[in-house]
Amino acid sequence: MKNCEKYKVGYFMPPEPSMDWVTKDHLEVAPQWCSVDLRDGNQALIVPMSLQEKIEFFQFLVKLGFKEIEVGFPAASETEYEFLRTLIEQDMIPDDVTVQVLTQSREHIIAKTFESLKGAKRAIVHLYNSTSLAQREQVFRASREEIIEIAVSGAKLMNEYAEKMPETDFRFEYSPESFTGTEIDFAEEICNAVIDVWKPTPEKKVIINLPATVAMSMPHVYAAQISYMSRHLHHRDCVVLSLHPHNDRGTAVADAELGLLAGGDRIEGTLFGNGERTGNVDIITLAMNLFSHGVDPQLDFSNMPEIVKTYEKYTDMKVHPRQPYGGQLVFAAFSGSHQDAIAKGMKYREDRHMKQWMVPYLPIDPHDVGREYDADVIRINSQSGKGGIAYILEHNYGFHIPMKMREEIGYMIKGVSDHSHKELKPAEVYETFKKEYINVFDPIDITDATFRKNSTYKGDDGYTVDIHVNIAGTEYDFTASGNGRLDAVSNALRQSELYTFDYTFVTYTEHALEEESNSRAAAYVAIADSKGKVFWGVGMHQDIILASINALVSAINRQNKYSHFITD
Ligand SMILES: CC(=O)SCCNC(=O)CCNC(=O)[C@H](O)C(C)(C)COP(=O)(O)OP(=O)(O)OC[C@H]1O[C@@H](n2cnc3c(N)ncnc32)[C@H](O)[C@@H]1OP(=O)(O)O
Ligand SMILES: CC(C)C(=O)C(=O)O
Repeated sequence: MKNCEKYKVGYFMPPEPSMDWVTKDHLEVAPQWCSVDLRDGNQALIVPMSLQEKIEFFQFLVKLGFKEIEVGFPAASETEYEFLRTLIEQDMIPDDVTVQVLTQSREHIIAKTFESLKGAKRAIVHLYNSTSLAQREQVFRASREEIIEIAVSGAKLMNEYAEKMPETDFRFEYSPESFTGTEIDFAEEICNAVIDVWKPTPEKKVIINLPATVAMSMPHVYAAQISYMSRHLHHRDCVVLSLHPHNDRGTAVADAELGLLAGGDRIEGTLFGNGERTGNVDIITLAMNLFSHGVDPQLDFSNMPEIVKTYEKYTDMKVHPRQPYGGQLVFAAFSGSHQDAIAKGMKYREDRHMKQWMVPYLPIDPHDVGREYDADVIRINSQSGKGGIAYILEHNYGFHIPMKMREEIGYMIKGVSDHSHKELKPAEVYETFKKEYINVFDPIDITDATFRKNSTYKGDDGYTVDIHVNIAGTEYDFTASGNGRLDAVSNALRQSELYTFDYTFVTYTEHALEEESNSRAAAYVAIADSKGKVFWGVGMHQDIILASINALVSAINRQNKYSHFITD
């Protein structure tokens, strides 16, 4: 690409970076979560939420289990201010939830921020100022000392304002905004200067939030920066180390996960990663990643379809179909080999009553996030295979398709999808299967069959049958014997002098269908012509005997469909 030379790395690797955290293979506990949907997320919307929408979204976040929620930048607008006042005055903040507000380090903004919190039982006041080399040089045109002075003066003002409001339990947070573009020694110096002003204790910790305001590096670099800060902050036991990744490089989740391994305690993020530019870190993905490792995320994402619906309604954003855990297609398997493995994996698990989840291609059980196997997992198009199609017919309609029949059905169904260039829903799969195989009564239709047990015919299991049959519009009555019921029917049909039936039995199976079904039995018959070509038929009837006759007749009619030995 042209212009590559225009760019160079703009971040700062800590000196002698510690990478000892890479030896940890997973996170063992959930971090403290802080939703910044109503601040960082909202400030990135084309049309920010109205007061009423903010209230409803706040209640939604509470329902999901968030205990810390950044509700806005109260000094920014009337709506933000009024929103916070409404939450406080109408006592809408549950006792176990703390609201957080953001402020610049400017006195009138800090004053307005504290004013907006009057009457709150608890609150986190979040102070930020930019610290990166680029911001210092280009935006603030200030020296390191001057930038530290912005932070420290704001921190001092916060102490003063908080002292005047003893009825509120304040906690303080500081973000060296644009941390990822800040020299690590300077980040250390400015954070420690703020910590020294606030003088935290183990009982009253401060939050030091290290944002990847703009993600600039690979995730291990961010994690090395977090590790460095974690080891160099004053009073580390009195500090909650918070991470606030953005997704500019598509690595916000990786940044957060490695950052937590490297010493982070807390995550600020949003649902589905809504936020400026490419967004913030997606808390749903982070939480569900923990869940998939057997760690309780302490947030409730068990009704994902509802969460998607609510999120889309309030943000006017769309959840991408491939968005981890929440996207419409993230559990869908269209391709044959995936479907086959999933269907076998599900059966393996069911047969063994397995407690632990370990199904190929499905990192978690879709049921755990409110998704359905039938509608969401195995979906049929031209890439599908016999395993998936058999799964649909079994799980939705109760057919245990014989192994040897599956391939033929698979090609037939996917052919329909291929030619129509569309996905086939389970009902369409069933209709296609039914039309081709089940109770095919043209041109042969046996309308009556009465059996007599014929103990003299080739041993005790012989039968004689009287059948009334319609063949290509003409009615016949035939009687014949056989060593089984199907054999007797077959021999009866062969009494027709007009037509030559060229087939032998290959296989027969039957099973009861589900209780709620009107047709209680399904039977599968395969016959082969003298060239060895196999034809399957499926019979359904409340009477298992008649189901088997229907299967035989369907197989013969299908043979005729392809070789035309019966003509009108
Ligand atoms: C990465 C982030 O998301 S940080 C959060 C960003 N979010 C927002 O900005 C949304 C809400 N913000 C606003 O509504 C407005 O910016 C307000 C109300 C806070 C302030 O409004 P205004 O004063 O009119 O405008 P503005 O933000 O452009 O002010 C810029 C001035 O503040 C200074 N400034 C910017 N950030 C800070 C800070 N954190 N601390 C101290 N001063 C700051 C700038 O250097 C600039 O100074 P100058 O006037 O001397 O040049
Ligand atoms: C205010 C800070 C934390 C922020 O939103 C960012 O840096 O992205």
